[in-house]
Amino acid sequence: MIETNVSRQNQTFLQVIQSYYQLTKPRIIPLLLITTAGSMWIAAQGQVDPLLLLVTLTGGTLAAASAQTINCIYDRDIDYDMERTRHRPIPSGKIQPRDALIFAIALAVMSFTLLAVFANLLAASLAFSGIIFYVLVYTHWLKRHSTQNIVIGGAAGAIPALVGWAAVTGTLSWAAWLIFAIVFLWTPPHFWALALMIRDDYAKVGIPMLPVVEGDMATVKQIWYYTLVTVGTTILLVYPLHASGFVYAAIALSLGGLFVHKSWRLLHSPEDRTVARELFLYSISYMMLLCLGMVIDSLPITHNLMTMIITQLHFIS
Ligand code: HEM
Ligand SMILES: CC(C)=CCC/C(C)=C/CC/C(C)=C/COP(=O)(O)OP(=O)(O)O
Repeated sequence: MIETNVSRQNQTFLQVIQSYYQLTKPRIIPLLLITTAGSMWIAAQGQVDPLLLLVTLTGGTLAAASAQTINCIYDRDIDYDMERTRHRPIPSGKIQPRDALIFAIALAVMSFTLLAVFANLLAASLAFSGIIFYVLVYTHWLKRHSTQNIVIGGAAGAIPALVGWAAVTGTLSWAAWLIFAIVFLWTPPHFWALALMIRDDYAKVGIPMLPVVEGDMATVKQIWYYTLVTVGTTILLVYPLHASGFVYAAIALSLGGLFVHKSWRLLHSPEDRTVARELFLYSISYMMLLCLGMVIDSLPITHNLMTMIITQLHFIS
């Protein structure tokens, strides 16, 4: 029994609210929403209905919060044993697992209803499948059993991009799957860079993260390969798919160049935790700015501006 009734009884109403908020691992959600938004803007060719945006981001937030809450219930034993996660609401005794489960179910129901009613059934089903995949495939099946846990399980984190596209178009096109692939391929460099830093915590509780089982060198090699493939994949959105244009290409190549550079540095100093930390932090800025690039490129004003510049250049030559 890891919960202490004492800490539950002493909480004020505000502290209880704060504990439920912490249960949803709120710091990760904005980036999930940014990938959803990037996808929505491309799908809507730069003209997203503000109400649909609000509904989709709210539905996505509720789904991600539900998934993270169930993860917190399932992982309460290992969370208690790891320094980094010991203060989460369940292992620290602030919330009972049963109450957390009711909360998670309520969030999932609200997410599905909101998306099904105000977006469409495909978007609602995709968000729901994200919860199921993250809980069953990542948390239950892979996390404690395979070094490939975050590669396959990482697909859950790429589903919000599909939700965004589906909310706008009601279908999934090649471009939607490509944005999914970008987030999917980005996840290993993102997470393994962090896992290099917190390897000992995972080793302590027997979680077979790649650096724990195969060591630093094997991990940085994998990070290097995934970084190269991620950056290469971002360009497919421009060619052959023609879903994004020149502005996005310039942003993706510049950001990608820095991603490759940081990953290269880690490849040559696998034990340097500062370099690993830099890559982890950059991976977050990278995804954020890449999605911003998708949005900027899709805007009608950008199209008009680019057409004007090309016409001028044509005229001069
Ligand atoms: C299976 C895939 C993933 C795993 C295992 C993973 C794991 C982690 C972990 C352990 C942290 C540290 C959080 C903490 O200290 O509590 C973290 C941070 C973060 N992750 Fe991931 N992540 C994954 C995928 C994603 C995805 C898909 C996104 C968004 C697109 C994302 C966005 C972030 C952000 C923004 C942070 C920084 C949060 C902060 O400011 O502390 N992660 N991730
Ligand atoms: C559409 C939808 C519902 C998508 C949800 C996807 C989702 C919740 C992705 C988050 C991925 C993530 C941050 C995992 C943390 O791993 P962990 O929990 O193993 O990390 P820990 O070691 O901090 O517990």
